[in-house]
Amino acid sequence: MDMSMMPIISLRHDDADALGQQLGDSFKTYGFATVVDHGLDPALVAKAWALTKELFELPESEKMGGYDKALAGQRGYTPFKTEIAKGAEFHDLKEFWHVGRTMDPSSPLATSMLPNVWPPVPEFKETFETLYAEMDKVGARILSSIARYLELPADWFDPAIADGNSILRLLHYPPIAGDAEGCIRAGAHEDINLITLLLGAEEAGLQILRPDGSWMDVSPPEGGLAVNVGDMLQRLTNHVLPSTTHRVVNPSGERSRFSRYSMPYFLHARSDFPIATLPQCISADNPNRYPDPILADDYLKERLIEIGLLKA
Ligand SMILES: O=C(O)CCC(=O)C(=O)O
Ligand SMILES: [Fe+2]
Repeated sequence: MDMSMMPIISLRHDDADALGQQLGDSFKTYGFATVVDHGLDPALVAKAWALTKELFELPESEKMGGYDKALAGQRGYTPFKTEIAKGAEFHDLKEFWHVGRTMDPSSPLATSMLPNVWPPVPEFKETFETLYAEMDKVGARILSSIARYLELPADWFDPAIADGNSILRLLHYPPIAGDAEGCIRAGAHEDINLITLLLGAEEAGLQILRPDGSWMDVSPPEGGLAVNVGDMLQRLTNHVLPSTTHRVVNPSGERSRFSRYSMPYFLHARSDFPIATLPQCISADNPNRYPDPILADDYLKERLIEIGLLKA
């Protein structure tokens, strides 16, 4: 596969191995895949967009009701210009709201995850709990395809992601204002988790870094998903599947007067999952880069400190 044209991959496929091959090839080449026929309910997604807009139109004081430094940005509201890409000089031009898993309090993992906080927007909780569950299912299907591609059993990821510490992020990039000097909507970064499922990337701005240093626009068809490999999957696969650097650039002209909204679902492993290099991904040409396994939760904490969301 050359790096000029990312294929559009339909998840409605009779041949699971062929689908695994298509997705795997795209992830291996780009760290990304554009996916359609993912099965998310269009009415649910439309409702989620409407509520996301309603949320960000609330007065700042009401949004701040969902902001708590103790949550380290993992739940509820994170104000404009808080997050900073690793090594970047300026903060991102975005505000966001994080929805986590609603846990059964009796689960042994309940204390490893923070409780959700909800904004004063009617139907928000039900809508996003449902979308979270749907995203989790689509993500599990994609990971099953990845498992096939890696010659693992198709259900290999199931126990690794059951009750995973995943996050649905509702993102708002406001119109570009006078204080945007030097800043970018989302600075170049890699995602921390296993895979990310992103809705909303049809609005221009998302770009991925090619190995030759050039940036490539990624724009799935209307309603499609941009799916990408995160650092945890890159580490698990010993870089066979790369976690590709990406960013969201500022629009110019007419579009700079518009907001951009997107909804990434960061699919995480269970907190107690040991990220240990897959033997299938170790070879003479590609020796084990990570001889020491790390628990998913410890890895996440290391990374949150780096991006300014958690204090060391
Ligand atoms: O908004 C987008 O298109 C991408 C967002 C993203 O990369 C992220 O939040 O990690
Ligand atoms: Fe990202």
